[in-house]
Amino acid sequence: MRKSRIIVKIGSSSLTEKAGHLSTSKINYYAARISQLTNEGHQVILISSGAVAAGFKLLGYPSRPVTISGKQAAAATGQSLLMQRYAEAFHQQELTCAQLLLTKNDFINEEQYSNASNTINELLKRRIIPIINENDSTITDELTFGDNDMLSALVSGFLHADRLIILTDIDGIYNDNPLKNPHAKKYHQLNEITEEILSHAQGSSTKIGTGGMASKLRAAKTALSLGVHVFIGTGNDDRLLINILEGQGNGTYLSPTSLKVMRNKKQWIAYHSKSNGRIYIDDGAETAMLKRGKSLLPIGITSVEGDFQQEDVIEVFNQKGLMIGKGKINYHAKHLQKIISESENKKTKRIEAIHRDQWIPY
Ligand SMILES: Nc1ncnc2c1ncn2[C@@H]1O[C@H](COP(=O)(O)OP(=O)(O)O)[C@@H](O)[C@H]1O
Ligand SMILES: N[C@@H](CCC(=O)OP(=O)(O)O)C(=O)O
Repeated sequence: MRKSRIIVKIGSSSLTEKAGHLSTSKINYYAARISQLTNEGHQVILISSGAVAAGFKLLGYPSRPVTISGKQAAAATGQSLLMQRYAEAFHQQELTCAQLLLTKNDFINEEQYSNASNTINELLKRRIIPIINENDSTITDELTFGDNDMLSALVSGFLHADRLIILTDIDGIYNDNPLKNPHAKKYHQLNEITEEILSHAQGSSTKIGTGGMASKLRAAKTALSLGVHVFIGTGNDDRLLINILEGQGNGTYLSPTSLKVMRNKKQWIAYHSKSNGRIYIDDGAETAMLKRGKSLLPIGITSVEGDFQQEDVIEVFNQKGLMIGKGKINYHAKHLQKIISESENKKTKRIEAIHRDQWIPY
């Protein structure tokens, strides 16, 4: 079997007992499955939920808390316990694991984003299993991933993973929630996630999971757009992950239409950066950028909006008012205005406002 880089995401529903408490035997089970892949030479990164599940009982809550402060306190208590369980489980397999707690802010800041990917690559080089969770205890409502599905897709993108395996309590994607509709049909293989499929995916049916199939499908769509193969499903036998890699998994396989890898710098612009301004371009510049892969020259810019700085990411609009992409601008707003007003002159004609390597069409 070809050696590959695999992201395994395990949801709370797969790590807990019926009452919602963390299950040590399930942690041991998954650690052993991951070790099998590592021993075969694959690189595995684990995205694990379960902090709230591990912590709420210790805080005296009878069941999983629903308030933000309750969940954040439970996660603060549970995360260290969760890691302790994983460390013991991997130790039994003669492996070491490491913890990374990420937030959306780590993705928005380009340097932190790049550091996260460098750290994980270094761990993998040393045969350590990186275990990632969202840093639940400090995040705000606007900046939370909420569940780990999208986080796992974004990590699979910046690590250029071959495959993302999302393990959950259901054996795949259905055309309706099978827990509510017994006639729902399962998709075994999908090459695209259409609006229709998305409209049939609902939230979680349990009080343990967050987001349900709807959030898994949004995450899968992102991973597919980054050229990553995705599997969503379940299982409890000894060959769980090996079966999934061999195409025998109990779930739905999703294949990307293109395996083209997007460089991390471009991924950052496309998926994480915040825009600080807008520019409008004429039809000629639009054709040059979208059809001929050219950089943007100031002569094609018709107007500038916002007080952006050099190297900020800005949105690019066409004459119809449609956003056609995002890119890093080479000049601050006032300087760019000046260059545009002089763009008929020979010196400024060739200056690039956005380089094609710093540009992402939408
Ligand atoms: N169309 C669908 N196909 C499959 N499952 C669905 C669908 N719509 C909603 N679900 C629900 O999504 C749940 C899995 O998501 P979730 O509870 O968030 O799990 P996890 O904790 O693993 O992230 C399933 O138990 C199922 O009830
Ligand atoms: N970060 C949270 C995960 C939230 C959650 O329940 O996510 P999931 O089970 O993946 O839908 C935790 O560790 O409890």
